[in-house]
Amino acid sequence: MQKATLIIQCPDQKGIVAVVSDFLYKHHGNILEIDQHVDQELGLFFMRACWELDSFGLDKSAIQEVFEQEIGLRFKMDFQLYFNDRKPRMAIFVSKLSHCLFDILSRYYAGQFEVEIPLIISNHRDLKRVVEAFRIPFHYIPMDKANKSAIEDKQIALLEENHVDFIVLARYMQILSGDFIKKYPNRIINIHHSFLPAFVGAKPYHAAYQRGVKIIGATAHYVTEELDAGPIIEQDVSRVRHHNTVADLVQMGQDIEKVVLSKAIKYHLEHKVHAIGNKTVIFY
Ligand SMILES: Nc1nc2c(c(=O)[nH]1)N[C@@H](CN(C=O)c1ccc(C(=O)N[C@@H](CCC(=O)O)C(=O)O)cc1)CN2
Repeated sequence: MQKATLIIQCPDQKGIVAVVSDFLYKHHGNILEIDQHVDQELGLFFMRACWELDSFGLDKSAIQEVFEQEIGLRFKMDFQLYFNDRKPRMAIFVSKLSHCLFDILSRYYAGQFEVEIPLIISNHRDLKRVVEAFRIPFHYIPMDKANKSAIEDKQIALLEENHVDFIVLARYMQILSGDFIKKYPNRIINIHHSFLPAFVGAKPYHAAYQRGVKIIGATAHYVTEELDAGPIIEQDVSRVRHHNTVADLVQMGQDIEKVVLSKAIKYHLEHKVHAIGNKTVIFY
């Protein structure tokens, strides 16, 4: 079934839900999903609407302009339209750890993600065979801190050549520059192995063990220049017992990371995540 998804952000006022649903009804659209949220502090309105295209009265190519003229301009809307006949293109960055990569690839192989994976980039060779077993191009680009911008230029060139829409850092252990991130704003998803904002940075499980925590967790967030400080998309936790070792925490944590990251990817793929400043609205 051909579907369209409309994402709206605009100043809040009465009547928006009515005019949008009337627009879809007037043009014979059958609404499949619709959700909205008002951020009262910011006075902002958010909506996600998904409808069947098959019997819709407007041609796909005309919807943007007609909606803009009939509603968008009047309500000062920022809006985006997406159609499910084009799968988003996701690049994955990895280093040495394989658990998140395996989880993503197994879900991809099982058809859980409506996505294309044109390439996987790594600063280590360790996961080359895993990636190539899934018949996905693997690009080994070792990090050279003295030439970080040149390395990132190579990565960006590959991403642009492959028309990548968004990037997943699946335990990629290199800090991205602000210039890199500016090219993919709120389109780089990282899995951090702690329940942020606790234990940012490297080795959070070791820090958690030393702190004697009773809960550990994982956080999927959009990447910003400040490390592990971007808009949170999904989190989960697990209880820690007094007899758990660091190795136990790492194993328990990795199981949480996989589920949290896969949920974040799915929400992003379905256009359910809306970043507002450093927070998110998620239309589950
Ligand atoms: N600009 C950003 N880049 C990255 C983020 C981010 O939030 N903003 N998240 C990290 C992932 N990460 C924790 O989740 C993380 C990765 C790497 C490091 C780190 O200290 N790396 C060292 C090198 C380590 C190595 O070579 O093994 C470094 O870059 O100097 C901390 C946290 C991904 N990137």
